[in-house]
Amino acid sequence: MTKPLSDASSRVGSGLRIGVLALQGDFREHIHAVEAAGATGVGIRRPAELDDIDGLIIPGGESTTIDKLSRIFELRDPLQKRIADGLPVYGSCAGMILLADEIADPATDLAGNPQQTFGGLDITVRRNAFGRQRESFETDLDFKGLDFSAGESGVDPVHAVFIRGPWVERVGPNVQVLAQVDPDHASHTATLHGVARIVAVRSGQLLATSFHPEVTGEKRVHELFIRMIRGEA
Ligand SMILES: NC(=O)CC[C@H](N)C(=O)O
Repeated sequence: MTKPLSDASSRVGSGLRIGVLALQGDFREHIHAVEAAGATGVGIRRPAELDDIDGLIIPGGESTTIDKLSRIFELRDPLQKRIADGLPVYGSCAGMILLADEIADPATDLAGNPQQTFGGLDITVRRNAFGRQRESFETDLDFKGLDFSAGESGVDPVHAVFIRGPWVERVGPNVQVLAQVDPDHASHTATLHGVARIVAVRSGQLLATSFHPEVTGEKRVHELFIRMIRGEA
């Protein structure tokens, strides 16, 4: 007899320690989401805490602030080294921006220096691309790579919440597009001008979404990340 899906998915993370960068932003929600998938969620604030984790999540928040704090907490260099060494990392929203190799419209500090990212993902992102806070929106997305969650009618769409999220304007040759906002179906079409926009990507062990699965109770994006860590996706 096959086990119900919910049983299988609730254990998928068991035995794994997943760090969540806990400098600013909605890291608590991500810790909750990884624990819901059966993994241990660990807030990361010190360089040494990066040593014994199986994967890392960079949460939503404010990418300029997380960048600044990562320097103050001396996390930036060890984090970049771990990413380069192949640590699986999932970035949502500000986390996507921080994983991107390039920002189309970086913020600048008072001295005119553009904000920096950790990098690793061969993409160009545009910040706040869908508009301001009051233009935050929700939509359903077809999301590739979630076949493990298929029921009789296939894979259910992912209900995605966008809060001043970025979109991806360029993907490198090794980057797989997992989801796009479709101008024909999105409830929010004003900023799309008829063009589908990329909002979820994967490259090797790096995963990024423009939206926030951790705030809707959507577990499958975290489960996909856990399967990537396990080498099962
Ligand atoms: N919800 C979010 O993470 C917003 C990201 C934010 N606009 C930034 O540029 O960092």
